Amino acid sequence: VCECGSGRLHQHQTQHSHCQATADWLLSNTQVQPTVGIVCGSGLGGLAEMLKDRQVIKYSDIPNFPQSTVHGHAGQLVFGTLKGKPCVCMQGRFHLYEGYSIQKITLPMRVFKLMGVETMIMTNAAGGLNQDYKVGDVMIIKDHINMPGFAGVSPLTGPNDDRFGVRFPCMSDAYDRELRQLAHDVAAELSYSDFLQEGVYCVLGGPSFETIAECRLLHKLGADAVGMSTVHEVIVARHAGMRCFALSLITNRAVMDYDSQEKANHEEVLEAGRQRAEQLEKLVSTMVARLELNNNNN
Ligand SMILES: O=P(O)(O)O[C@H]1O[C@H](CO)[C@@H](O)[C@H]1O
Ligand SMILES: Nc1nc2[nH]cnc2c(=O)[nH]1
Repeated sequence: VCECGSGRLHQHQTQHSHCQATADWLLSNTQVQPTVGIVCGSGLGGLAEMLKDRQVIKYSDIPNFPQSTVHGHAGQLVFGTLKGKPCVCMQGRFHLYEGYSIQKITLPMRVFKLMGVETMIMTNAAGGLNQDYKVGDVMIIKDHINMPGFAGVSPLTGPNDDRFGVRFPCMSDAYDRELRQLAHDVAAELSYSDFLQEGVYCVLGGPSFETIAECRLLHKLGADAVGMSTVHEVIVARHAGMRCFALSLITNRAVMDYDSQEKANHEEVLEAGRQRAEQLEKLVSTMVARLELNNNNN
């Protein structure tokens, strides 16, 4: 129950004192002080298995943390080092459609910030709207369309806490240019360029997949991929001054044609993740190995 005195559970639960309490609890329960945070998308939790000297903490044991409810999201934090860099990995993220408030699903970003994380790397599974994209392509997110934001649904709604960031944060530089260039360079070295794309990710509330008319609309609006996550995390992470880099694995092609027999489904999403997991993990871990810490991008 919230300390605001209303006797209810609500957004104040993500205020500074709660985030600080969770960060302090985590720091006292792990040997790792992470500077890099990673969020694993649907079926992409294997990234967390790459960490060395792993220490796993279940979400159910963490004060103030929500629980994972989606198949393909294990529901635990994994601490350890990746290529020598201290990391925390969310093996399981939270989505609006799970019924949590938008503030609650983004609480881990603020907790990570308070633990000392400077760089966030998010991954997700997404439907390809761009007609040049194939299943298995990996899209560097260069920008987003926050569809729930158009309707006033933002994780920053409510009183602004200046300790985290400013009232009106800029989003034109949300996806770090240097990290995107690094991804291109690493992908070229690994001979991954033929399945690497760069584009715009659009977030919707879900959990239903899009209708054909919706896919056509989103494509016309300039979106290359569509999903139900990541953007809210990026908004809160950028508000708090963390550098962000995000990748979408194109797990299915959005259905744009009334003659098509294709139907989006979560099993196909998880299967596409299995097919490309190893390369995606290699791409991210090689990038992390080359990360310059010291964030000058606040
Ligand atoms: O964005 P992630 O967590 O990868 O999950 C994606 O996959 C699920 C649909 O299959 C949705 O939750 C969508 O957002
Ligand atoms: N909204 C949405 N999310 C996805 N996640 C994986 N594929 C899709 C998709 O086609 N649409």
